[in-house]
Amino acid sequence: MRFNTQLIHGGNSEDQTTGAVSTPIYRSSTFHQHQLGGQPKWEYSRTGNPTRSSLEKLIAELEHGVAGFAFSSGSAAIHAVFSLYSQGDHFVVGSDIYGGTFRLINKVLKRFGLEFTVVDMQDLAAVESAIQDNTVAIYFETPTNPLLQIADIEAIAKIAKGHGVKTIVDNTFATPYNQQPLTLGADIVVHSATKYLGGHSDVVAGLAVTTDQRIAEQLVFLQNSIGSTLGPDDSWLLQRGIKTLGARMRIHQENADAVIGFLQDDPRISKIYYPGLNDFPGHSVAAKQMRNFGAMISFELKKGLNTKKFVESLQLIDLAESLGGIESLIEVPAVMTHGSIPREIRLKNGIKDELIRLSVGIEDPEDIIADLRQALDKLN
Ligand SMILES: Cc1ncc(COP(=O)(O)O)c(C=O)c1O
Ligand SMILES: N[C@@H](CCSC[C@H](N)C(=O)O)C(=O)O
Repeated sequence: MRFNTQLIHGGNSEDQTTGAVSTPIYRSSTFHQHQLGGQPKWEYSRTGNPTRSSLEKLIAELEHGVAGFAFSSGSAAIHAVFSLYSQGDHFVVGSDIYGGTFRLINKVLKRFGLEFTVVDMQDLAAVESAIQDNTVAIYFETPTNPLLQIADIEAIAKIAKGHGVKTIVDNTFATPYNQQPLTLGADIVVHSATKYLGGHSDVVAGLAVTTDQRIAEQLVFLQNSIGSTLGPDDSWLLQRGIKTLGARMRIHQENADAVIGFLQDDPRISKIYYPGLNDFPGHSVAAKQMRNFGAMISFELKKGLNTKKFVESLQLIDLAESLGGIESLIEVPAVMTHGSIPREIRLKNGIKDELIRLSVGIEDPEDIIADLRQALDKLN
């Protein structure tokens, strides 16, 4: 099956009992067991639920892994993956990451004895030299949130393999439509499925997929033991959202291309962060490893223009955290999504106070652009 067909027909898309073409929502916490001490396929919904299982099978297929796991949020998925490791284990981690992942690493995982070295993932020599005797994995996003930096997945996975360490990629911004890290050598992929996979800003969910059978077995155990699993209703909603991922991504892309054209031509925009731009540092790597460049754009206004007034003047585009939904969303990372990163670290990593991040939705592009233009006009 090709990718877009798989989106629709993957997982257990047809119910074997009734023939229902949409996976039923098995809203049951427990399942009848026919004999004492047998090995029932379904026993308790934290351990396994048929609706969740359909979604997990689907994401494993889409990302080309051996098994998929659904969690109650992207952060829960990331936490479960780090729970594969133990006190004293060391990670090389990308310098530009989602603020909540920074918080998880610094305020939670470090307390449990995991160790981290932060590295600019665009610098392959720096990645390799950060690997220590106790390094177990390299963790990064590409494109990154919010600077859209690009890491060369294949090259990093090769370095990692050479040192016997695992590669873990947060594929939230790209989605498997644009990029499939496991086919480039990564061992584990994580997603905030809250974003493009769900696609409608109506579900909070996380996914993890691995190519490694041993890690898969450990994740089965950890998912059940930690218990941050995705419920059947949200599993259904997410699988429903995934069915239209290809269609949505095509429109997101068309709109992003139009918005980029507008931003490039407007003298009030001083800098654009977008991997599709020829002069963007990660452009050639992105062109090599991604189908297309996606619909996340960050930018800065010309010095002296008021960022707060601009984002508050928008009428169609929502000032809101999150991304990847059908509606365009805008935010200021320093204040919103990356507010949990101390200012000096944030600035060192390149996230200026005035950086604006736009998630281009699938509205008519003329309306998105008209809204941006009228808000910019209010600044003069
Ligand atoms: C790149 C990235 N990874 C992980 C997360 C965490 O996902 P969630 O909000 O679903 O917990 C987010 C956003 O929250 C994100 O942007
Ligand atoms: N206030 C939340 C931040 C949610 S950010 C959601 C998403 N990852 C994004 O980048 O927009 C928190 O503190 O966790």
